[in-house]
Amino acid sequence: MMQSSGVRSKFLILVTGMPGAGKTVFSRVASSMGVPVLSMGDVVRSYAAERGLPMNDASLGKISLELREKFGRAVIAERTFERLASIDQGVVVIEGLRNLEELFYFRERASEAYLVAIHASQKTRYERLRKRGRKDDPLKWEEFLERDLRELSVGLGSVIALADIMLVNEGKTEEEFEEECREALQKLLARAEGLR
Ligand SMILES: Nc1ncnc2c1ncn2[C@@H]1O[C@H](COP(=O)(O)OP(=O)(O)OP(=O)(O)O)[C@@H](O)[C@H]1O
Repeated sequence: MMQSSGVRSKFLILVTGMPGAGKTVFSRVASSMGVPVLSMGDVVRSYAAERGLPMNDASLGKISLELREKFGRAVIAERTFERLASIDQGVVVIEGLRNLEELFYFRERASEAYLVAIHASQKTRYERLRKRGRKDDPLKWEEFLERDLRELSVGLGSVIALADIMLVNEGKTEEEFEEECREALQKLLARAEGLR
């Protein structure tokens, strides 16, 4: 695997998609292939934890909005980027981009950046999140719609529109989707290898 200590020489695989689309599945596959993963959601979660703030969906959403208003729209990308310094590998997955400023932030600082968008229909995503039942997952359809609209209003749709690679996670089992993630990652790793 490509090794590199400088944060500016990283080959970044950026992952975006609406809530419940399958970003975590993609990240899990990347981890299993030895590719380190940084989650932008974790940056928000650890910010909330440090301040003893509640970790539910509404609270985390509010915290991200406040952080962006206070420190600029790329703030979560900046804080994620700081964490890159502790990673030796040259190829890193960064999961959870939400707006164009974050995309441009990473693109300007990486030697190479590929944006992967994961798509699934609204109904499918809702059913999956209900089954997942994470602490910050919406249980009611109205809550889910509200979260979708909030994500779109901060600019998520624009990031998805600029994806280099689109993976559709619909009408297939999780195992089938995992296989597609693996294939996409293998191609990206081969590209990174070729650039060395
Ligand atoms: N093809 C699939 N078939 C069945 N279940 C799936 C499939 N893909 C993902 N899931 C399940 O759907 C749920 C949502 O997927 P995942 O956690 O990857 O979404 P996400 O994009 O990371 O969501 P969020 O932005 O809310 O973190 C998970 O419980 C996952 O196991």
